Amino acid sequence: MKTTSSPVERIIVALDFPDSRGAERLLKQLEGIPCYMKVGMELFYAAGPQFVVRLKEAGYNVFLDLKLHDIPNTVKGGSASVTRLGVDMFNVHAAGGRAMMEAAREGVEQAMSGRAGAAKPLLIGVTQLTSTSQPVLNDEIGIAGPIEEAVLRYAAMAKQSGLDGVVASPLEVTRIKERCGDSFATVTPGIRPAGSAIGDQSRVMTPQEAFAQGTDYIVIGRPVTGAADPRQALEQIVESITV
Ligand SMILES: O=c1ccn([C@@H]2O[C@H](COP(=O)(O)O)[C@@H](O)[C@H]2O)c(=O)[nH]1
Repeated sequence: MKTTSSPVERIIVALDFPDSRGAERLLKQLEGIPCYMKVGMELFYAAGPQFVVRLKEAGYNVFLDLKLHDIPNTVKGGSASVTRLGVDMFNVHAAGGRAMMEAAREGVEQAMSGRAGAAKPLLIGVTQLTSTSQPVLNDEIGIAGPIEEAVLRYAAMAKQSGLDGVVASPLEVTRIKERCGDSFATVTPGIRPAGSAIGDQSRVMTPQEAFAQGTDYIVIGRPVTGAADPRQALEQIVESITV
């Protein structure tokens, strides 16, 4: 992906809070840092689309991480609504299949036809969640073979369906770029600075390693939001990156 953004603009901070007050507190602590902001289901279900609008009005790039996954017609409508909100990036589950992802694309195009001059959001497919380990994939979910192969299959399907990129772990970035091309965006959670708790993530890398693999965006939540000094934690991550 040809990105002219500086490293800090390629860091997506996950605003995983139960209400807008927690998110507002973090925004204040990170004031002036031009990172991307991610709104996921926890904050969206509590604070609603207004919070997305609030972030856009404050000048942030916004990734709306709702992982749409439903029948094609419903995902088309959902994608159109999300596009009209003015987000910069949103996602659907690649496991929903080609028809569903193509419908998401149609929803974006439909909404864009009424938004002259607006930038089109990046439409991203979720491959295998970064919390999924090899044994869980094989023994619980019931998908055979190496996790990387499953991720690559989803990525190829997302590309064929007209999506702009995928969510995957940084461990799979090189192979995704080989298979889908450099302009196919990779958005990688599962980011853990050295020494920080892994928690429920399985497939992890440090911020520096993830960018060295060629990822376009890293997503980071608790190592920043749960730090005693979130601003210092984020600044240390930015300093650690030599892209
Ligand atoms: O495969 C995925 C897809 C999305 N996420 C989201 O990213 C952040 C990660 O937060 P951390 O606190 O840094 O673990 C979170 O909002 C997830 O919903 C993901 O982790 N993996």
